[in-house]
Amino acid sequence: MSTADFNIIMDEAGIRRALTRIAHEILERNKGIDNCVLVGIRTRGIYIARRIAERIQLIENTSIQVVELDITGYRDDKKKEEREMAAISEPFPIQDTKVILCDDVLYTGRTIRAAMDALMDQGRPQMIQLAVLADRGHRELPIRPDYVGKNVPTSRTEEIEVALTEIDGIDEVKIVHHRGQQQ
Ligand SMILES: O=P(O)(O)OC[C@H]1O[C@H](OP(=O)(O)OP(=O)(O)O)[C@H](O)[C@@H]1O
Ligand SMILES: O=c1cc[nH]c(=O)[nH]1
Repeated sequence: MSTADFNIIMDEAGIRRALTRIAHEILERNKGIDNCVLVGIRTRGIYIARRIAERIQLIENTSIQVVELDITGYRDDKKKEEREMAAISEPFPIQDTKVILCDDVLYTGRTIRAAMDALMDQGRPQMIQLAVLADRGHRELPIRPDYVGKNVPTSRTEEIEVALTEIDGIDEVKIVHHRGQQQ
């Protein structure tokens, strides 16, 4: 039998501060947001991208396009011939655009790899950057984020659960410890 307990590692204020910092870092790194598009990965990456866009609007008084990307049918655990097209919510001129991928958790890196593959099937972005709310380590691919809300050292038996008000009714990040699991 296995049991689980958890610790809250980011609360509403912690998430707010981290996303505000990331918005500033994006503006600084890119010297503004010319030719930049935020691409939020479904599910919670979409809300991370929207929140970063709101902050950029407040800081810079400029709007940045937010695009939603659903790569559930495109993951590398599916056979190539079974892969579905990744769904992009709206077209954008990918050629010569700086794409800033946004997600809630970065773990093995396979979701991000699928997102990059999906985007590069559509064109050749000038650059792809990556923003995540929590990086829990355990990468299986050579992928590293450019903007990180919080680095969270974890064991494989732990899990990071991100809750966002828009869909979960609360803002918090939890580390869930699964006891009695083999790893
Ligand atoms: O680096 P990886 O090992 O790919 O893991 C990270 C992904 O896992 C979670 O998505 P999940 O597949 O649970 O879907 P969800 O966003 O709809 O919850 C999370 O939102 C990231 O997208
Ligand atoms: O711990 C994890 C791993 C992948 N995706 C999550 O949301 N949490």
